[in-house]
Amino acid sequence: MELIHDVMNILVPLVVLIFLILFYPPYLVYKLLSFIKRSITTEDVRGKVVVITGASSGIGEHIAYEYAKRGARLVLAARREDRLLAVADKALKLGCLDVKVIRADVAKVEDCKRLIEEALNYFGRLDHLVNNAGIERHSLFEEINQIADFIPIMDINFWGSAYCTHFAVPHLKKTKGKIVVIASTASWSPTPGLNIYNASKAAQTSFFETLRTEFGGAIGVTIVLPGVIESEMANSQTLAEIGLDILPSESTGRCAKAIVNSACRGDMFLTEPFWVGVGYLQKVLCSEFTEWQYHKHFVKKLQKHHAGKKN
Ligand SMILES: NC(=O)c1ccc[n+]([C@@H]2O[C@H](COP(=O)([O-])OP(=O)(O)OC[C@H]3O[C@@H](n4cnc5c(N)ncnc54)[C@H](O)[C@@H]3O)[C@@H](O)[C@H]2O)c1
Repeated sequence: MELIHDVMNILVPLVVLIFLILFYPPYLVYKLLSFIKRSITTEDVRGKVVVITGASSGIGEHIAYEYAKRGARLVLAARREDRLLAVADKALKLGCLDVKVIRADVAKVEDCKRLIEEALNYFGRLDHLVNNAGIERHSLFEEINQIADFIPIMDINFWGSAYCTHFAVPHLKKTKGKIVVIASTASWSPTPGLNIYNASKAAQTSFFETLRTEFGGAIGVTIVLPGVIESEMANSQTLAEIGLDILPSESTGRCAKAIVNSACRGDMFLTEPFWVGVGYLQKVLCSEFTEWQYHKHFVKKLQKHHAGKKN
């Protein structure tokens, strides 16, 4: 039984590879034509209402500026109201038609409900929901002292986006709107130390893929899987601590521009070629090699970092 399983594990990817070589070129042509069509018919978001969670810094803040430049009306949500007001100010200068700031903690169902209600009361419609709010903590699982410290990761990253989406869906259906989800390549990269964060992003990705299937086009869903983006979450110190400073990174501004372009085009996914390669190695070609490399590069570094913190 085990032997059959092992043989199948080698045979199935081989058959898939042969299938890809034969049939992927025509599929790529179809993808290219559909990309050109979507680029020509890209959505004009002027005057449209966009709710962005986690808009007080990083990727969310720059997504707000990108929608502002296109003349959208914005609802900016996060916990730090003073920071949101500064973002709102800059957004207005960049061309945003109107902006509402709402203080909300997406880990709380009642805050997510109030966020969507207040956006609707103020603007009367909803066109895009950008689920961006997120947090990250890193520690090897064995070295987590207080598991409670890690619970908010799932509450904010996964449940926060599910709650906001739940309250927004009836209104997005009316406008044939869009949901944009800032997930992560973490959902397919088993980077040591990011255990619960990776799981929260995998949950988010799987959840929104399923919703897209359920909606069948009634609401567009763009799932964004960024690699390493320079922000408060991924500043140089944090990246060095977990060993991610060796990887290619991108600025929040360029990342946000690509995200809004992608959302307006109605893409299903947006990610980076480097990470697609890493994901393909991990999930399809040779998980043994990638997991060995991840272990070799990251685990000792994290153990050293953890020991340093204790001393
Ligand atoms: N920076 C990266 O390398 C990277 C890579 C892949 C995915 N992401 C994802 O991008 C998103 C944005 O992260 P970022 O890099 O801009 O980091 P960031 O820390 O600058 O931004 C996170 C935002 O979420 C907000 N937030 C956190 N907890 C919240 C809560 N409970 N309620 C409401 N708002 C809350 C913060 O206030 C902030 O505005 C996150 O979901 C993150 O997982 C980041």
